[in-house]
Amino acid sequence: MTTTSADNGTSAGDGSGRGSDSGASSGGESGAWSWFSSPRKDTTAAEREREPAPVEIPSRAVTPIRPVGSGAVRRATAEAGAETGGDAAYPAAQAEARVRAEPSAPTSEEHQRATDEARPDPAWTDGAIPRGPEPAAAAPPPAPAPAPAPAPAPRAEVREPTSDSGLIRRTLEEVEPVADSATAYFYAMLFVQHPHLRELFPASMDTQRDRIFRALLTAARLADDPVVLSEYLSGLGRGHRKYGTLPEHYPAVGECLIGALTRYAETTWSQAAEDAWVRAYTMISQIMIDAAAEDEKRAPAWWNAEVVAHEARTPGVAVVTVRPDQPYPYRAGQHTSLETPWWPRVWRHYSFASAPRSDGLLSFHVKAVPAGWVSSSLVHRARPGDVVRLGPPTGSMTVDHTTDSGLLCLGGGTGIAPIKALVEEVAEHGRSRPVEVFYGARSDYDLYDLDTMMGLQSRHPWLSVRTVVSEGPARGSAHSRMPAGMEPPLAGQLPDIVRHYGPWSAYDGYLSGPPGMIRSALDALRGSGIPPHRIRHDSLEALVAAAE
Ligand SMILES: NC(=O)C1=CN([C@@H]2O[C@H](COP(=O)(O)OP(=O)(O)OC[C@H]3O[C@@H](n4cnc5c(N)ncnc54)[C@H](O)[C@@H]3O)[C@@H](O)[C@H]2O)C=CC1
Repeated sequence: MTTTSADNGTSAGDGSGRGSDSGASSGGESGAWSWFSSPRKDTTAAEREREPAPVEIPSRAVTPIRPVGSGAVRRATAEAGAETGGDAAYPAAQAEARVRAEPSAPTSEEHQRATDEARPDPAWTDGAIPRGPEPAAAAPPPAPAPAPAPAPAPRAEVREPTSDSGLIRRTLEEVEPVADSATAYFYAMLFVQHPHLRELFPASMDTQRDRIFRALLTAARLADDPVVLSEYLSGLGRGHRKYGTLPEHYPAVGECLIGALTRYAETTWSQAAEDAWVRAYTMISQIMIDAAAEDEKRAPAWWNAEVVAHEARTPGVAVVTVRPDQPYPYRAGQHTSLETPWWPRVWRHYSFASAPRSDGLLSFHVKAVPAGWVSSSLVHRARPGDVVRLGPPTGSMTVDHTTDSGLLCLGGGTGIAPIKALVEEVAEHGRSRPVEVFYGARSDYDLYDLDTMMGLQSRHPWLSVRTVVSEGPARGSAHSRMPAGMEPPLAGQLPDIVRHYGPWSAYDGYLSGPPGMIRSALDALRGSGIPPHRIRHDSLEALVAAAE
């Protein structure tokens, strides 16, 4: 999830993360895979030059997917359906509505009914996707109105891209405006056709729903950078271990994904697009499966960790300290995903609030946000003795010890947690480099970690900590945290204040806090002389998701 600003917030990391050209049809044989590259042999030299360099992917057999959306499969199934006299209309919209209404796994009776309903429609033999009302005979019990499929747009006379990456991007562009409906359709198909997979997902799919599309967009955006894409997918594969994802789950997901794309990328879908997606998905699966298998050799899928301390710093912010049941190696500046016993299969990201400690304890700063189930539970419900689960550490907002540059660190609100960890790591490393911390909050009462930061400043002459409040000081009031005699906080938004203290060209930037702060601080730091590749922060996409 962590990135430098150079890659626009789409990073290698957990959700962070994540054969040959004919791998899809060959079942994932080993060879040099090209990222989204076309298998066609008739590309021109210029086209070949534009293709991304092939990446060596370790070989491991992957079951090829059988795309239910493919014309060929639809035809074959329809013919079989006609032979057996099956009604076979696919009421995806109703299935989707039922999944929305009943988030838990269907009973076996429901499964049977849903599977019956999910048979492809013989009408698809002509390639047309049914849009009108479903036949009454196939209709399930009344359900909320389904999301309508997009009205068929007139087919534009645009030349079809020849590369796989071009075909894939074109599909995603068409689907993006209707991504909600497409992903709802995707999950409906997945749970109706493979009900056993339902238990891998949280009971409420609200925040889960758009993740797959976001991951696809990220992969498509990174398609021209094979190394970063490979890191991203490997991280995704490792991160999926904690969900219980197995290699045999991938073909089911691929089939339903292509089924959803077939329906919602109606204008741009073609045999070539489908072939490109099958190749890309097979390759994505291969990398994720291989990364998970590699990871299995050296790390558990998750760590159990017992809460050993819970300290309320404000009514909405707590410092939670846990003891993992096995050694948990990580670096200051990284983050992990955490699942509480109260919201099974709902994982949220938290940064480590200290550098690795000799006693093996980990701490997190957690702010309860409205509708933030995990955060609210951790702040208001968790107590010593409770056991949470941790995913693997991830992120690259770590200190670069190969340079003597100073560190300019901005921590907004609970974003101060990883900044404190970075300061501790610099201190432990023993080589003094100037570290300038700007710690921002709404009022000085919200500077809940002020004592710790001031303690660090008093011990380390190379460290300077300035406080900034954006909504006015509480100094002098009963809520003030500022000790008598201490400089009052600077007033304003964190990035504006930092800009004012520049130039910062001799520093590397480390940004942690709300997504809006990071965006605006990126501008401020670039304007103050720090090139983008020397500014580190966690993925904006992941931070936006975490704030939801
Ligand atoms: N690794 C990371 O980047 C981490 C990020 N976070 C995120 O930090 C956030 C903390 O939330 P709160 O404590 O409520 O912080 P907050 O909303 O109170 O903001 C703290 C300070 O950041 C600055 N800020 C906020 N929005 C800004 C904007 N749009 N433009 C310029 N400056 C802005 C202001 O100076 C403000 O006082 C959460 O969204 C959390 O997910 C938390 C921990 C680690």
